[in-house]
Amino acid sequence: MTGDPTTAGVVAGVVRRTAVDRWRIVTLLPRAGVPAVAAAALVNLLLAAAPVVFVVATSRMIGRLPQAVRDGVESPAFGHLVTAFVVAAGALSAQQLLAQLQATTGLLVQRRIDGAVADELMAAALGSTSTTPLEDQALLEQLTEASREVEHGIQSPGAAGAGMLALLARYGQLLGYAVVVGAAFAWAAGFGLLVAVLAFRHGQRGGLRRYAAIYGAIVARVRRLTYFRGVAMGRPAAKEIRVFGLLPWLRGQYRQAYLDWMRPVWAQRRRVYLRPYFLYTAVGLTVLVAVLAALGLAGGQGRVGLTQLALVIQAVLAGVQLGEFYPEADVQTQFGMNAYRAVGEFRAGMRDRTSPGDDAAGDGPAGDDPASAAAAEPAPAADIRFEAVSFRYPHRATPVFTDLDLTLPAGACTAIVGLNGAGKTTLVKLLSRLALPDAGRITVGGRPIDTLPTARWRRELAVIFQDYLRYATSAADNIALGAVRHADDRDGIRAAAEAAGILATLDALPRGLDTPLSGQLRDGVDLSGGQWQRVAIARALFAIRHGASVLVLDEPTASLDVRAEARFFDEIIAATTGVTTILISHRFATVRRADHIVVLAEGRVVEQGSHAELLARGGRYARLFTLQAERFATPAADPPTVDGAGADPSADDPDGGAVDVGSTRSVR
Ligand SMILES: Nc1ncnc2c1ncn2[C@@H]1O[C@H](COP(=O)(O)OP(=O)(O)OP(=O)(O)O)[C@@H](O)[C@H]1O
Repeated sequence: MTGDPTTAGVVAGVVRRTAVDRWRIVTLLPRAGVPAVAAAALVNLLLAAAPVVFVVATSRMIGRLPQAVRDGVESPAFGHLVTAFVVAAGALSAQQLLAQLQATTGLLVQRRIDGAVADELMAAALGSTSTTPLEDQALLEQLTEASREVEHGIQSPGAAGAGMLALLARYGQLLGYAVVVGAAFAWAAGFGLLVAVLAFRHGQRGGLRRYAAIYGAIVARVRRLTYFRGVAMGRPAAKEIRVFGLLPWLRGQYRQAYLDWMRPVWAQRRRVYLRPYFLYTAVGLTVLVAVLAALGLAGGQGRVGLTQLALVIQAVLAGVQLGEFYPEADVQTQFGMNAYRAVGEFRAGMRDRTSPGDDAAGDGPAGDDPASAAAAEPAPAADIRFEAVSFRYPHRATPVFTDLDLTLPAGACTAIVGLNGAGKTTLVKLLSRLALPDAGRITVGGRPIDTLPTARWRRELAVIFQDYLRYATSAADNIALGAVRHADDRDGIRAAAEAAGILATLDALPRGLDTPLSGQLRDGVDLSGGQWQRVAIARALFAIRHGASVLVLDEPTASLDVRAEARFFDEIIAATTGVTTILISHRFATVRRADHIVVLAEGRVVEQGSHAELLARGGRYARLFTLQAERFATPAADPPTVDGAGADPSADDPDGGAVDVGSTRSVR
């Protein structure tokens, strides 16, 4: 059982917490470079001294004034008065100049720190080989918190660093005033001033600290808010919002998200800000009144002269103003520090969730040096095997795969078929090491892929996911990103575009292949869904041209027109002879021409074989095929037969004759 903490214990706790927080920011400063930090620190120290010098000089002016007036302009007293005036004016001007320098050097420090932290964050986010850690909610929240502040640079770790240096000016001034009061009047009074101002400050800063703690606890709600704002104002949803009349709904959702976010803060505002503020203000005021009363008493008894009186009153009044909120430092140090803490937690979280075999650098145990890479070279066109592979997504109760055994024959085209959610895309993630098996292994030519350097293995893969990226850059870049190290292979880019059937379209754009593919960019144009799909396919073909030996296409014909779908095999797959190809599709006109077809269900392979074999078996594949074929068949058409003749899923295809039903012909 713990008793009430003693006052000393509470103070020690507060001091410790503050010191830890401040230290964390101090450790960030070297990232801005020693000269920049030293310059900023010097500017802030001078800024601390200038107002104190001003107070001392003006007090001397006041003290010398009566005698200077008495002795006249030629007197030494008048000379002292002028000297004090010049010093005061100099200090005032220096203060103005230093304030500008403080902002400039602070910005330099801030930008450099934020740049370094952004690098750190990006390295952590992209550092894991698999993407599964990023599917963890808690980790995503930390990433949101950290990246938001680093991106916007207002309450960023860099701003915290600059704010910390700015505190040198503020607390330097306070110390200066306390010393002035101590030296000119009484050390107890100087100490009293220090304590009173620090009590005010603690009230202010403590409130902000508590506010930040509440804010941190509800950061997930900010994501929801940002999401609705993005949907309402972004381009992708603009069509649906208008067509479905979603504006009132969106406004309601946004308002609700805003209230959900702010209500806990409002509810705590009084407790967080007001009460402690009054308490510390009362303490501060008591001490101040005591100091001023003692000064008045001493003045009344003639124990202090005019200069001293002016000095102490000015120092106390200027010192008291330092008990305020510091706009150049407080929010920055508090929230910037929280953002940096989130960066640290995110990095640690990524480390924890990265399994030992998950070589973060992407180069695996063997590294990326030519010798070890050569030793690790997978046999070209080797069979790929999934051996008793089990996998479950984090926070999902049921596994996607349990003891999955599957062979993807070398140099052949294997189609993967299954209902929605059967695990087709997950299979590709496992193959690409974006997700790591919980049990079992995946081998290429008998060698487990996790013993190969990941980056090396991925160079063997040309994968176009269902949700492939549409890069807002030139058409040529969109293709070249399949093998970025060969981005200058202009002929290769054109050949890939040609094979994907998109070259003529791209050549016809205002700047040909150099046209930016985005309606949001100057001189840019957007493409249709099917044209984008062909560009993505061209990207995969470009990767194949530059050495990838495994082609993976997830729903490559989903956006293609009937004619293009029918020609898909002849035009695209034919261009990849000898490449191990994995084709995921719900469209049987595409699937049935594959050399080998695998049906996934309940986390395993339930059927496999050629189109004709599977139809002959009359199982799940045959039922799915028939179901789709019936939708295309005219009433007069025959139902599909065992040998595949009869109803054809692409029977209404103007080029339907190009599809040889039931054929397991080689496309190469
Ligand atoms: N990131 C994820 N986190 C948690 N569960 C996921 C994630 N991605 C997929 N799943 C789940 O894993 C299962 C397999 O999904 P997957 O996307 O591999 O299916 P699919 O066969 O490709 O489906 P579709 O035909 O609809 O594209 C589904 O139950 C899905 O809900």
